[in-house]
Amino acid sequence: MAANAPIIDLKGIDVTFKEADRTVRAVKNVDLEVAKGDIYGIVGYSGAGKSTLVRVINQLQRQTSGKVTVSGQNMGALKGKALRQARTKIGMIFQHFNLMNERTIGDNVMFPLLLGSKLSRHDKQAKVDELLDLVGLSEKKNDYPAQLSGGQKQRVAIARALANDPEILISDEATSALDPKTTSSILDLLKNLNEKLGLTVVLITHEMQAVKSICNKVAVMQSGEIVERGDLLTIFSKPTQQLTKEFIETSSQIDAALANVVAQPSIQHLQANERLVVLSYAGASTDDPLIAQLYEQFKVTPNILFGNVEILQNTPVGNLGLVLSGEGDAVDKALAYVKEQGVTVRQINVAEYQAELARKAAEADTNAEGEA
Ligand SMILES: Nc1ncnc2c1ncn2[C@@H]1O[C@H](COP(=O)(O)OP(=O)(O)OP(=O)(O)O)[C@@H](O)[C@H]1O
Repeated sequence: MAANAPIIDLKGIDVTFKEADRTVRAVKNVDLEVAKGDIYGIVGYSGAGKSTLVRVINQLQRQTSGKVTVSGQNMGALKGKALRQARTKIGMIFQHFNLMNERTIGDNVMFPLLLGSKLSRHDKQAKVDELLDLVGLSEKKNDYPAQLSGGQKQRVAIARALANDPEILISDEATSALDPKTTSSILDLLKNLNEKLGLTVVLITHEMQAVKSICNKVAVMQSGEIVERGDLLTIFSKPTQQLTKEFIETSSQIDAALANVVAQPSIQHLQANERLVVLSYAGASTDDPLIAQLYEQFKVTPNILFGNVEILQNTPVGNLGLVLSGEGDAVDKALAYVKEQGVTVRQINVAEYQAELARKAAEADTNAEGEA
C-alpha cells in the first residue's frame, strides 16, 4: 500500500437487495476514502444506507458492484480463510453490544483470540488483561454481562473488537442506546484509542453531537448516497446541503433559540431598517472585533439576541443571532463586509420563518399520529 493511500477506499459501491416483491438499492454509487488515523463520521437518518455501506468494508455485506480496498487489499476478491484473516484487522461494535451473556467478561474478550490467534495460552490471558485495562474494566473480568451497565457493556465490546489488534474500528450506532454522559465517555474512549493506538475509526450515527465531539471528517448520507462530505470544520461552518444544515442545527440548538426569538412581538414587528440575522463563523473571526466594527465602520447597531461558541478540532465555531439596525443601506454594506471576513450570514425573514415552523410542527403531528 502506498504511504499516503487511504486505508479504506470504496469506489463506485452499489448494494441492491432483491426481495420477492421489491428491490431496494440501499447504496448508490458511493465513493469514500478514509485516511489512516481518521475518525470518519457517517451521519444520516434511519434507512439512509449507513449500515449497509460500512458492512461492505469488512464484506459482511458484499457489494453488488464497485471495488472495496482495505489496507491495500481488494476485499471483494477474498474468500474463506483469507477473508476471515482480513476481517480480523477490522473490529466492529454495535448498538446492542452483542455480548455472550453466559460467559464472563474475560471470556467474552478472549473469544476472538480462540478463533485462530497464534498467541500462547498465557499470552492470550495477558492480552485479555491488557485490553480490559485499556477500557478501564480490569475489576470486572470475572463478572457476567448482566452485572454491567450499558456503558460498561460497550467497553467490553470495544475490548473484544480490539483483541486481534485491528487497524480499523467500525462503530455502528454504538452510543445510540446510551445516556448522554455514558455516550460522551465512550466517545472519549474511542478518541483515546485513536490517539494511543493509531486506530482508524468509522463512526456511523444519527447524532451530529457524536460526530462533533470526536470526528475529523464527516459524510452525510441520504437515500443511499453521500450528499455532502468534508473535514469537520468546513462542514460545520459552511454546510451546503439542507440535510447537513438540519443535522447541524439539531446539535447546536440554534434553531431552538431562533424559534424563541421569532415568538417575541418586538421581533415580529421589526422596522424597515432592522434585520434579523444569524452569523456563523469558524476560526479567526471572533465576536468582539466584528461587532465593534459593525458600529465603527458602518454605524450599524447590533442587538445580540443569542450566541454560542463551541470548540471543534481546537478551533472556535460560533453562531450569533443579532438584530442589526442602521440608516439607508448601512446594514447591507455591513453584511457584505461581514461576508468578506469569511462569516456565513443567514438573513431571517420573520414571517416566512414562522410559517416554516408552523409547517414543521404540523408535519411532526401528522407523523406522530401515523406512528400512534
Ligand atoms: N438485508 C436486507 N434486505 C433487504 N433490505 C435491506 C437489507 N438491509 C438493509 N435493507 C434496506 O436498505 C436500506 C438501508 O438500510 P441501512 O440499514 O443500511 O440504513 P441505515 O442508514 O443504517 O439505517 P438504520 O440506522 O435504521 O440501520 C433500508 O431501506 C433497508 O430497509
